[in-house]
Amino acid sequence: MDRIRIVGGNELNGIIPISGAKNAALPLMIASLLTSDTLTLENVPHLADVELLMRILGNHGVDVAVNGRRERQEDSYARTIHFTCRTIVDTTASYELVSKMRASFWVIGPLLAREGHCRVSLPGGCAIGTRPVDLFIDGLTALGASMEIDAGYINARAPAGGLIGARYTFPKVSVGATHVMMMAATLARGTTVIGNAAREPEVVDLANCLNAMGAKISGAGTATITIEGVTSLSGARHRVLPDRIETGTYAMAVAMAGGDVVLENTDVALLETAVETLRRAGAEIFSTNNGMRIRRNGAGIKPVDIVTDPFPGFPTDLQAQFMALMTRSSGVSHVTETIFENRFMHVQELARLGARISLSGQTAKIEGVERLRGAPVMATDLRASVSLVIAGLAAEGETTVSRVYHLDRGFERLEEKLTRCGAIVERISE
Ligand SMILES: CC(=O)N[C@H]1[C@@H](OP(=O)(O)OP(=O)(O)OC[C@H]2O[C@@H](n3ccc(=O)[nH]c3=O)[C@H](O)[C@@H]2O)O[C@H](CO)[C@@H](O)[C@@H]1O
Ligand SMILES: C=C(OP(=O)(O)O)C(=O)O
Repeated sequence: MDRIRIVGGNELNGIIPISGAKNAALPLMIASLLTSDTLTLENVPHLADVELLMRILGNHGVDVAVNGRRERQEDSYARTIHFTCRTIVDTTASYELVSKMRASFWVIGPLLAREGHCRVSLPGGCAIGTRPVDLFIDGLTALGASMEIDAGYINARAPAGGLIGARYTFPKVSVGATHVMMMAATLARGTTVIGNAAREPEVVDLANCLNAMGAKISGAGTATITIEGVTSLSGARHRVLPDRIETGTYAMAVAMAGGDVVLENTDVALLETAVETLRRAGAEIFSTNNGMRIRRNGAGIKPVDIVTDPFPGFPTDLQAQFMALMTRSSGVSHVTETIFENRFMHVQELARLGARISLSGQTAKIEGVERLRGAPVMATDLRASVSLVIAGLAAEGETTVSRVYHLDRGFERLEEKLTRCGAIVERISE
């Protein structure tokens, strides 16, 4: 199993190209199930989750063709991929596959809308919380579907003439359930109005792509999304938006290690709350033509309290990274996680490096320390794993992060991107 070895102490200086967003690419790929034409996605990141979803979609009948040509070879492996689902050959999404990646459960929306029925395994357990699917069930039920749980699977069936547009307000904000409702409603009869919808940029990206495919969606990016159903969707060409979580992660790495880095192919507007928080912590951040520049020279890291929240709040997917940064702050900070009930697995690993963190319910209290010392640590989930890399960059000596497969789900060529900016980070394959 691969490990990442980091020798801390170097500043980061240079340019880091930001990849396409994993959390946009996944629902966009799933949208290809809604049409028999080709959906072409540009700027698709090369990640374990993307590769797995390609296999899963292949089982449903999606033909996947990857362009051999790389865009801007030196900087990015962004790929252009064509997805064509002439016919859906299997409406079952098996436990073996869905349990490996939660987002693959989202095929339930397009399969139900296009075929009128499907059988989809309940998603697997995940280290960050229980992550139920009640909102998906209630939302699709509101569109007229019957949803039955049977032997670990959901059997979903649309009414005879297909799904029917409806008004439905989510009792809680869910990114995944918003994606699924939006996709399902594109092919429903009549108009659907989703209340308390997720406002994440990835929801807007999916809506833009669906509209390019002929859907009639308005309001994405606000809490109320309106979808007028159409009888069919066509193909389209769409560029996956930049990964705001990867952007924020490298910004935090620079804030932690010091230095001056330009993050290319991204947009400050995608992560304003996180940028504002980093500024309060002492980082200087400027918007550039095609991304942002971040630097921290000399001055220390100031303690800042954060509370995670749905967009536009501070993203839960940057919580672990921010906590890593706060371990070196000049005072006491608090990190409150409101989205997932078990997203503090990195705390005990950060403690191995000398961090002083205590937990009380959903709040972590971090007492900044003068120095961290390298140690062997274990990645427990995707964002927790990169928080350990960030801590390792500022720790004295050597840190090795095991279970790197978590990291490979969501960070494209992390070692290379950091090494090119002066860090000592290498993958050890055994
Ligand atoms: C692939 C992808 O895009 N993943 C992101 C997506 O996950 P995901 O879409 O799974 O997260 P949700 O927004 O659905 O989850 C938010 C909260 O709602 C709860 N919930 C969700 C559905 C449901 O039916 N019932 C229910 O109670 C969840 O347990 C969680 O407490 O948004 C999360 C919140 O920004 C991010 O951390 C994930 O990186
Ligand atoms: C939690 C995440 O992903 P997923 O929803 O696929 O588990 C994440 O991207 O941080």
